[in-house]
Amino acid sequence: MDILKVLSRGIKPNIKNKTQAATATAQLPSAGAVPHPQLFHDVVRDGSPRGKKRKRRRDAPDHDDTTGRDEEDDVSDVDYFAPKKPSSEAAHQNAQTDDAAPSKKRKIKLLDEDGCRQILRSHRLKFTVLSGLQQNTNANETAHHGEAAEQDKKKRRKSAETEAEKQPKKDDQKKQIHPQPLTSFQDLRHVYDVAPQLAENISAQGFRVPTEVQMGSLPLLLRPDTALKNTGSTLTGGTGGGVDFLAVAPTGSGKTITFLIPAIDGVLKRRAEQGRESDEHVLEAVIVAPTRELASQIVNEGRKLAIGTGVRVVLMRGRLRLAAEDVKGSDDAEGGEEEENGGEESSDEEESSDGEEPDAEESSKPGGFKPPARVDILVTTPKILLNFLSGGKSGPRKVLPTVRSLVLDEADVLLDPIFRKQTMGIWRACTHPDVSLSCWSATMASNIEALVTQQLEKRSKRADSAPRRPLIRLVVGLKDTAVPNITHKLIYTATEPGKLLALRQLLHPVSSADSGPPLRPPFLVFTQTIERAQALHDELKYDIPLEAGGSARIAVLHSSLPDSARSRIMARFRAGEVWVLITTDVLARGVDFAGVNGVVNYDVPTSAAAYVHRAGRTGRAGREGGVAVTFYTKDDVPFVKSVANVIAASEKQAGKDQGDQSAAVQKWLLDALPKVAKEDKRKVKVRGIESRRSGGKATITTKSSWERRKEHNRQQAIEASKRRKRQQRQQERSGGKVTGGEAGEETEWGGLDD
Ligand SMILES: Nc1ncnc2c1ncn2[C@@H]1O[C@H](COP(=O)(O)OP(=O)(O)OP(=O)(O)O)[C@@H](O)[C@H]1O
Repeated sequence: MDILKVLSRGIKPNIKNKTQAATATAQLPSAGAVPHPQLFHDVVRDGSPRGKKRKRRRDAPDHDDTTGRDEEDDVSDVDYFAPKKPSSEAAHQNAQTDDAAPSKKRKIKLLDEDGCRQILRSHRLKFTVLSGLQQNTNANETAHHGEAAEQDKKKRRKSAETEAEKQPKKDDQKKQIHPQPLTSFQDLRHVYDVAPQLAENISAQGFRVPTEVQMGSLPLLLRPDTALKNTGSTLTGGTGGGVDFLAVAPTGSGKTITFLIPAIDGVLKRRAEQGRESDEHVLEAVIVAPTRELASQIVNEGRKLAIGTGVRVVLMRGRLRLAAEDVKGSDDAEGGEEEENGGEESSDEEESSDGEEPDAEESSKPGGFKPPARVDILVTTPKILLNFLSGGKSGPRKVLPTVRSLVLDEADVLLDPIFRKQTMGIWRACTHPDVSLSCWSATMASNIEALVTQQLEKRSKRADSAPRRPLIRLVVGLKDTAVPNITHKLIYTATEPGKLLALRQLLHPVSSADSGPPLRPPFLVFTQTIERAQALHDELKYDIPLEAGGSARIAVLHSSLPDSARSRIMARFRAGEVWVLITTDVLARGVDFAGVNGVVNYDVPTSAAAYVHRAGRTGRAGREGGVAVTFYTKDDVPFVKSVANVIAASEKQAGKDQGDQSAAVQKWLLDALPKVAKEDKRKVKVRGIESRRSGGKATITTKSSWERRKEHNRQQAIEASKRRKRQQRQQERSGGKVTGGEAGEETEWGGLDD
């Protein structure tokens, strides 16, 4: 009945050093799992709707989606199961192919619209123009019909709004486009003019086949004119200047390199156009992420892609000085886009700049002058950059006029009230008239899309703004569903102690044989609050036997820890030295641990989106075998339906019926769970389950409530006795006169005067 057996399975005793720990990791089941970059590959018949989805047979070549391509570009024969390890061999091979080619650019025939449509459908990629296309039509009409048309337009707008409410689907269909998909990474160089070194760096990472989000986004972001060439779309503001972009794609589907490649490529292209040397650095892209862990990870990924290009990808730090421009005047002069709900600053996901050590180049030089840091691409959490931009206590407010591209990773949380004020502040500071925006997440509520559209409209109304770019949304798969390639489990325990017991039982190999696939380390355990994470850690840490590494095998990470401790724990977890990492939602988003076998929602996630992101820490890059276990108690029953819905949708997407015995959420359960009122949803999202906040049931323990009550009474009695003794001593010291302590206030205050 203990965690030890599972945690010591297959592990040599007395692992003392890193080398041994690394060996241990290599033996973990996750180490052998291979990525399946493409999650979807349905067969699509020409002209017919996609209809019933069928998983593509891996052994059967699928010619449907290669219409018009060279044979060597046919992705259907590519080895999808190639390991992700940096592959110098792959890079070498590509380099050889490229060198052997007589001319650097091969003549590539672009797909016609039908060909694009088929591939996009087969991979469940759906593009919708959210703004741009529609506005273009209206603008032309106004010009042609003058004042009369203006009145007509008002009428039409009104009826269009009513129409849109009635038939949202039909309207959605109208605005769909089918740009060129990226079927091979080689096309990056040959069709989309990506710099050879960048193309080589992608190849060197062992990425062989683009994931769906890469397939859909990269052409549009790199060369929108080429991507839209055969679609017949004419978009407002032209497409040469680029598009604003919203991408909603499953967790672990490779969104990070999808926004990094265009950012690096943009720097290289502009550097070449302006004839700048590679050691001349201009801040051209800002990538915002909600947590320090995610920001550091993006920097690491960016640096790998930028090797040998001279592009500097830098993490924002407390004392980093950027090449910014000072602004005179108040915020209101900036256009007053402040969000009503903005300004809530406390969040477990939030970052602080405290404790940051500056890089050598960030420190003040003797003599007081501090040159701006050499940065091309800045990766930051919102608050730390906003602190710099607001100029501190006395300095002037600053803007970043050279930034051409703003990327919001986990955009839905960055534009949520928790971070909205900070994110909007950064967006406003990117004052270049042609700055592009791209937003990325696995979940994107429609209010976030509406907010982005509205803000873009406001910006375009400013006198100095360039013609408005189109805003295009890409959705991969079903919107807002968890990874379909993992196993979901929803487990009910009536009480808190029962939950702890269930966690231990789940980890035990014998009981887990009855209840489905065992949960094997390494895994993440999510709790609702920092206190609960800490308490669970205290409860579990001595469960691991010394021979298996003892308490060092289990760690806790949350936002109250200093940055240095957080980095250390992350490094140990990545190295396989820590097997069980207890955490809060601070690690729920974006963080990529390729080998995580499981996720335990010890406390139920507070929203459907939170479930998607937490569960998505396993099964990265389409790896199979991941398990997400969610416990719920009596207190959670009123709120668990949203999570159950996501699980049901994920299972459906994976082809599992709700009537299946093996389904985590069966129909009867879905019907039985109470519907959550909108207001309750909002409350739970912000505050979590009330009874789990500090005090009361915040304590995690296996003791029964009777035992806990007895313990509590005993503690109270001890406290009371100590208090009495203290008072007695004080009385003795002052010769019977009460002067201070608990009673002091009474004598000095003297009661009410009125
Ligand atoms: N084309 C590819 N082939 C194989 N693996 C890939 C490919 N592209 C990215 N990966 C790998 O997939 C993993 C997940 O990528 P990434 O962290 O970018 O996912 P994500 O979509 O940002 O997820 P999340 O929504 O959780 O933030 C990473 O380990 C990355 O190296």
